Amino acid sequence: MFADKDISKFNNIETPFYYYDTDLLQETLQTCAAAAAPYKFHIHYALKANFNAVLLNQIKEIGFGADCVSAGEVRRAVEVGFDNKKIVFAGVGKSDKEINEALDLDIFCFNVESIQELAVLNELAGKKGKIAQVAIRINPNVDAHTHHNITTGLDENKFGINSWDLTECAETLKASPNLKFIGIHFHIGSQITNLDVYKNLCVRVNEFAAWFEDKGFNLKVLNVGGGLGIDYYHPDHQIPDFESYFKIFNEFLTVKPGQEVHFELGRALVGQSASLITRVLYIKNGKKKNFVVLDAGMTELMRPALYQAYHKIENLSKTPNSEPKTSNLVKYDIVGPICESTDCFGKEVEQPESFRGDIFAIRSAGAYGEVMASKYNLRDAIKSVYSYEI
Ligand SMILES: Cc1ncc(COP(=O)(O)O)c(C=O)c1O
Ligand SMILES: N[C@@H](CCCC[NH3+])C(=O)O
Repeated sequence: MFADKDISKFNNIETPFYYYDTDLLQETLQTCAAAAAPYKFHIHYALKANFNAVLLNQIKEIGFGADCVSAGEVRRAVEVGFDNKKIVFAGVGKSDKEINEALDLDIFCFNVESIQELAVLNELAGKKGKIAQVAIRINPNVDAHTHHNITTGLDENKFGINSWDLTECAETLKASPNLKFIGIHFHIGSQITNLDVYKNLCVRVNEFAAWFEDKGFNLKVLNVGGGLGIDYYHPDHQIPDFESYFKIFNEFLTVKPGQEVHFELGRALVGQSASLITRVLYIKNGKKKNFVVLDAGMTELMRPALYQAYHKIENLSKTPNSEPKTSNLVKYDIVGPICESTDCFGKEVEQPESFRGDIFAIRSAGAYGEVMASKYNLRDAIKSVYSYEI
């Protein structure tokens, strides 16, 4: 992404900022769409990964739908121009106000996460004289083999309806005149890199689908969620292996005629297309440690502090296109300015000797980066810069 480009273009821009490579995003979207097309799979982009309107516009144009987790995200999707009939609303804690707003917008489907939510949705839809389409999010108890904080499909997780509650769930559905049950929904976790996990998911989806069909329900939608991971260690490899991913579902999922398979991808679509660009404020050489203090911190990119997540860090002022001040390699703790000891992007990271004013890129920051920024320490809001602007 950067190796072949002149990074002097960043020199006159006030840091920190998110730099979005919209060409790379376009290539990623096209690759994904082409890989899904032979199977007629439907993709809904998970806005939670990044709700930046510029990116959303590109995603809408490619023809994907929107997977939203709040009324704010539903509103954003509508504002950007996603077809309401391609918007799904998930989430374990939808408020009445949010449900009402989504009902008014006649979205495609509510992914419902509890029996009580079914009852509330039935009541609220009834008050409006509407029939709400619903898919049931089932917790399949499948281990996603990812970081425990971003695993969502195990019995101990709060998400979805557990298998032992499905009989009651089916009875509730039959007794809910204002709901139209259209399918089943799963999402077992995020940043999944072991694709075999999805084979296990398919086995469970087939079992649950058969269970509902046995009870006389007709399933139009099998929604298998998202979770496909990206390679944080090699951000230059850039585009995830969508072909292998979709192939697994084609092979292992039982799809009946007339049924649609839906995916909710977030990170895999946008993750590699942004870097957090930041400048070195200070170098502190201690007895035990050397610190690079950047002008971006956990308030701009929270993932390392929250999950000890790895992001590749590059001193762009030392790339082949720039004048090297020195070629010495030094181990640094690369930290931000926030008053928290966890405000650290990487420990003992080997970098060329760095100086005040050097520009750093923290790579693979397009997903769960800008959207998870916080106001802590009353920092200025982070800005976005797009590749087509500079
Ligand atoms: C219900 C649901 N769908 C889709 C996603 C998108 O996940 P990812 O960004 O890992 O593809 C998430 C987040 O993990 C989610 O909770
Ligand atoms: N925020 C997480 C992913 C959570 C996905 C939402 N269910 C991350 O940064 O990796």
